[in-house]
Amino acid sequence: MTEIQETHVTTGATVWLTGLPSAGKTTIAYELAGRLSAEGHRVEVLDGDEIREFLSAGLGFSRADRHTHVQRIGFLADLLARNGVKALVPVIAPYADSREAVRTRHRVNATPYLEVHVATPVEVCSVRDVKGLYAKQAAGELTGLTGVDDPYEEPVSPDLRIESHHQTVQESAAAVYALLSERGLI
Ligand SMILES: Nc1ncnc2c1ncn2[C@@H]1O[C@H](COP(=O)(O)OS(=O)(=O)O)[C@@H](OP(=O)(O)O)[C@H]1O
Ligand SMILES: Nc1ncnc2c1ncn2[C@@H]1O[C@H](COP(=O)(O)OP(=O)(O)O)[C@@H](O)[C@H]1O
Repeated sequence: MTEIQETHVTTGATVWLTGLPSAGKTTIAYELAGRLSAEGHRVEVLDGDEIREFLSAGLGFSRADRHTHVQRIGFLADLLARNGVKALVPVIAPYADSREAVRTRHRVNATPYLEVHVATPVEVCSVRDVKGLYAKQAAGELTGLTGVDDPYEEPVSPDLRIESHHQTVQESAAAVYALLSERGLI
């Protein structure tokens, strides 16, 4: 008699965390990743900074380069998510059409996709200024900073909006966790 071995296929999903520099995207992604992997889920964080070192090396912050960068990450996230990984993507993705193209890629492949807007106001982000970019822009050492002198097109209907300025990191990560749970993805 042939034995059929049961394989457990976990549900993958892409969770795209969009928002301004210093909004809290990366912090929330790693907090959530820790919780999910402790529970045995397969998780990858696709950080914009890291992707820019290799896969998007040579790309800058023009509209065209940001679009290319976001599409590459969207391709990679979809690939991972289709194979059972929770792909957490803390990437600014400032343009609505770029984000929509990523959503469409996922829809076509029937890959679960959640858009989370980390909606920290620019006034709060510029005080946090984790990487000193807001100070550099104010000092005239940098131009084209998202949300200051470069566009950020706010998501109109994200799956979740997070007000990180009114929450702890744990509360923000728990809100994304709850969304995954509501959608039957964990
Ligand atoms: N001009 C300008 N505008 C916005 N952000 C800038 C810029 N120059 C450098 N950085 C830093 O680059 C980090 C990665 O950006 P992303 O790849 O997420 O951006 S994008 O989607 O291509 O717009 C981004 O990381 P986060 O701060 O984590 O958002 C910024 O710190
Ligand atoms: N509820 C929250 N969620 C995420 N980050 C928060 C929150 N409250 C305060 N912070 C702080 O805001 C900063 C966000 O930085 P970071 O995650 O690097 O932002 P981004 O990746 O969006 O540029 C961190 O210093 C983090 O500790």
